[in-house]
Amino acid sequence: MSEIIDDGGVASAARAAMGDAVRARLDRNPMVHRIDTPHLEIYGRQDFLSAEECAGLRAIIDAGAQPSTLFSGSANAEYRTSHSCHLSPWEPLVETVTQRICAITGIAPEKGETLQGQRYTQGQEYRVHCDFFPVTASYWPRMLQSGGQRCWTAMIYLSAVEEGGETQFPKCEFMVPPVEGMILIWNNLDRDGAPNDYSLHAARPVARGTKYVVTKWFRERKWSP
Ligand SMILES: O=C(O)CCC(=O)C(=O)O
Ligand SMILES: [Fe+2]
Repeated sequence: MSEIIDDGGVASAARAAMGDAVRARLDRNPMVHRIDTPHLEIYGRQDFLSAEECAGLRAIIDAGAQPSTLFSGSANAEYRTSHSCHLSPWEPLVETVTQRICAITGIAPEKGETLQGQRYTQGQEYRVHCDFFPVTASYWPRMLQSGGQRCWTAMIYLSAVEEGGETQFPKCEFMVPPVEGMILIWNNLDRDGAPNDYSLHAARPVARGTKYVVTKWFRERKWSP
């Protein structure tokens, strides 16, 4: 019998407390900078990974890349045109990077989904979407059982891109150009723990070059796929 209330679309004291803890930790890290935007909690830290670590992850992604799929099920050719790769948590480099992401955010490792790699070649993009789960989505009941709402996203750029490939937050009217080794961390929820529409974002099409990222999504509870 499940004790979990189906509350992923509204304010929640537990999700708000998780936000408070992560914000407090990031705010006191002198290497981390908050991006100055009023409606979204988003932070960056340069040189989170070394050039060697980025190259190592790019090679792993190249070896395992498959056409990206969407949560809605289909491999939608229009919407998310990149290639993705679920990175083995047993790979030593993946394990190290995962531990470091958990350390900088202070989020319990058990809440983190497996690190996912993505590669965008020229013309590829990921159109505007939310990382939190809409509770009206057909997959929400499954997500509720597998750890609940997606709260924080941590994404690391593994390459610079000659042109394009920015991560755009259209409702906040800014975008972040890829910088190799930089981590971007944002809260997909508001201060009350409800989904925040200002967190909507897109990966702008790559105009020249190849973009590589790894993304880690954190759930509100233990992730149990
Ligand atoms: O590649 C990017 O800049 C964004 C990726 C993204 O939105 C995601 O993986 O959820
Ligand atoms: Fe996303």
